[in-house]
Amino acid sequence: MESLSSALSFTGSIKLSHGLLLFAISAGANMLPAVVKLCCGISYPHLRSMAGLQRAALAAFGQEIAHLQSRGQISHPAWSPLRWTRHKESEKTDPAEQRTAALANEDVFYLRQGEEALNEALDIVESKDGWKLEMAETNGDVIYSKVLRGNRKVFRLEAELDASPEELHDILFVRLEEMHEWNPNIRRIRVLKHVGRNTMVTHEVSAETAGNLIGQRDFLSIRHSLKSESCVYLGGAATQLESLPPQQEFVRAEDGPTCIILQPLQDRPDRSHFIWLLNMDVKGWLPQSLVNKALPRAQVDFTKHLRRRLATQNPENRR
Ligand SMILES: CC(C)CCC[C@@H](C)[C@H]1CC[C@H]2[C@@H]3CC=C4C[C@@H](O)CC[C@]4(C)[C@H]3CC[C@]12C
Repeated sequence: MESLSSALSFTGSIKLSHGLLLFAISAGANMLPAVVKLCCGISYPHLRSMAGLQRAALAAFGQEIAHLQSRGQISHPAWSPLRWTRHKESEKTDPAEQRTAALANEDVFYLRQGEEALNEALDIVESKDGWKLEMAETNGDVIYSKVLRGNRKVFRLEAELDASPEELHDILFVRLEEMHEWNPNIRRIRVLKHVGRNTMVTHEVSAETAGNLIGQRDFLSIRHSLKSESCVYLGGAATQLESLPPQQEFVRAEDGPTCIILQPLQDRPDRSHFIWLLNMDVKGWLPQSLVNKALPRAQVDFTKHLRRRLATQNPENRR
């Protein structure tokens, strides 16, 4: 980590909105408390007006970064005032040091991407208007759809599952690589990169037969999980990784921004309300009507296989 005393010498200009005052401050290390206060003063009103979940997300994000910092995995993120140093990253002469700095920035990039994916997906899921009932299954599962700007149709499945949010988090996030064992629509899933405990870059390959007429796809995604009080949120979106560009053998599709919300039932905390936003660009040249039929079908299938997986885990809960 950079040492603070050498770190803090910056010249910034602050333009006061009500006047034409433009002045420069030159802050030495002894002015650190004042600088921190200044930054907090700027951000505090935003924090106050934030919704509960956003605040939890911010706190979790902060913790994640602190966790990585304490393990020496990252230096200060680009937006941190503690990073305004006299020495630019590029001026570092030691190549090993340069490499560590680049890695650190990459981790922060993925952390933020995961966060953003979840927030964007939650905004879509929680939006009030435009939802249309797409299908209602006899077991109570429902799928709503909505057309977003750009003519993208997204699907929101709601179901009740026989497992706590914690158990589902374990199956859907922690043991993601085992998904092909219980879901025949998935050929394989690999975690290519972990960033802290709650964010990862994953590569997913669907089975040849998964989308019926759609054909096999691969996905490269950022996956992020967040726990707040009793709920668990899983977010994801398409991302890039230098070491895994689109492959010849697959059409690379894009999943997200997408999310899953796992919420315990009020009277039965061992059961969960499951909300899944499917927001997928399957790519390739396919009639939109075909895609819009295959996607809700894929959601129904997924839920069916997930239920079977849960039933093998708790045979006494089978209904
Ligand atoms: C319609 C055709 C092209 C695709 C069919 C397979 C679909 C349904 C598969 C392919 C990749 C899969 C996703 C892979 C990874 C995750 C992350 C996990 O935390 C929740 C489930 C979720 C989000 C899967 C949902 C189902 C999924 C989207």
